[in-house]
Amino acid sequence: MSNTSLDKDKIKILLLEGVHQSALDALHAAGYTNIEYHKTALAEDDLIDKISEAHFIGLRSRTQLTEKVLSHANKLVAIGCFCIGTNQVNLDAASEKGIVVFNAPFSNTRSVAELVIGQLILLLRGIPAKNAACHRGGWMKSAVGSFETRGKRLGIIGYGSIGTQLSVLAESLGMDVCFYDIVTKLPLGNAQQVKSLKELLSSCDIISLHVPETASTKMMIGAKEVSQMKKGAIFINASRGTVADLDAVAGALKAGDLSGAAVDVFPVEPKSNNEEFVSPLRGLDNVILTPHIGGSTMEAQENIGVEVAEKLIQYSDVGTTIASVNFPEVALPSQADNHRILHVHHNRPGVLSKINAIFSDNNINITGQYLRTTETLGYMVMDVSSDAGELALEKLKDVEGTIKARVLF
Ligand SMILES: NC(=O)C1=CN([C@@H]2O[C@H](COP(=O)(O)OP(=O)(O)OC[C@H]3O[C@@H](n4cnc5c(N)ncnc54)[C@H](O)[C@@H]3O)[C@@H](O)[C@H]2O)C=CC1
Ligand SMILES: O=C(O)CCC(=O)C(=O)O
Repeated sequence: MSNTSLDKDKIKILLLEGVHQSALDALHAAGYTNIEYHKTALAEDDLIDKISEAHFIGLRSRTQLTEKVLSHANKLVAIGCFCIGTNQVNLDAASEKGIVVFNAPFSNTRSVAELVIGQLILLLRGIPAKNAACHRGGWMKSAVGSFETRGKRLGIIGYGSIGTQLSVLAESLGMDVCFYDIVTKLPLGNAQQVKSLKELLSSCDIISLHVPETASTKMMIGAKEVSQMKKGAIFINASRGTVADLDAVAGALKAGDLSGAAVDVFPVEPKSNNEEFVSPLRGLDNVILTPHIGGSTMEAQENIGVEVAEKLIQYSDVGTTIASVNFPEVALPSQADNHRILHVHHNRPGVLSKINAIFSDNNINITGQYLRTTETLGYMVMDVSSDAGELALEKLKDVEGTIKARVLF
């Protein structure tokens, strides 16, 4: 697909990690039938082998598209992350190869927020430990250390889509909500933004993390931050495993400094359901451990399947990059009897004039043109009325700064 787009049945789509059937249905309905489907992530060697033949790939959080893996993706034009997080994809390497990346930024937001509400209620009542005791034949009937949510202070770290949903749900339970975010945010309801992470950690009964994995969030909860939490606080992390030091959390739980925790994401997660899960939190009765299922509800997965598949279809059919994670957003309406050319380039001055000169020098009539740029990348969709696409393409590829140029139809 580096030159002229293929017939739909030749476009190879690799779907990994059991993305929902709704994605397959949407792709089939749009005429894409050449789909290889895997229920799990692939080992790196296998992934490299498969990605070298794929034009599109769909994945969730387990598949690591590193620079090395992407260096083999010579036919790939788009990546669909069937989830919110895109940290598993090296976005710079993808952009450098002219590969557009999409995700589903809101489809599982509610699922994560609901799980956290459930976890904080169970932890405030000491249910995980009482449940574990019952399973062993014990009977811990006591109100000691058991609390209602009403009036408790919830601290949300990262007040984005999930953090704000959680804030609204928690207030409806009568909780007092505060949040810490690097950006000044409009507080919903009666929530309050605090000035420092320390202020949040030292004042809250429950602390819940909802930040993305970035350089600034890596290990943002280390031993020092755990020691700043209130005695008896509850710690929840359903964001990313790289954000918190679980040895420090385990130490504080064992010492009785934290009263409970719920953790859904881990620095190293098993690649499949057959691999052993290893964590310093294993065996602690006051900890709810879940296998990265914060966003795993039937509703969320079905919606994600449709949303991301549609984005891939729109890109494949007409070159639309609306809501892409790494590309300038372009949507040019299709016109009958026209040919469409896509040009991805480094954002340098003069590229557009060089492209236009190619068309005027060759007497090719441009009937539609839309260029948008990000700081580093330019993406242009252009319609021409004559059948001179192939001729123009050869010259377009020589324009300095070109990353990818192809005739779409
Ligand atoms: N456990 C699971 O299954 C799921 C986990 N997630 C994780 O949750 C994360 C958050 O999701 P959304 O709320 O949709 O993202 P979002 O992008 O809407 O919100 C993230 C918020 O974190 C803030 N932030 C970034 N760096 C920060 C820092 N250093 N300190 C404080 N705040 C910071 C941002 O300003 C933003 O307000 C995702 O990136 C993903 O990693 C998302 C869905 C499912
Ligand atoms: O569904 C998954 O595999 C991961 C969900 C998640 O963490 C996300 O949406 O960012």
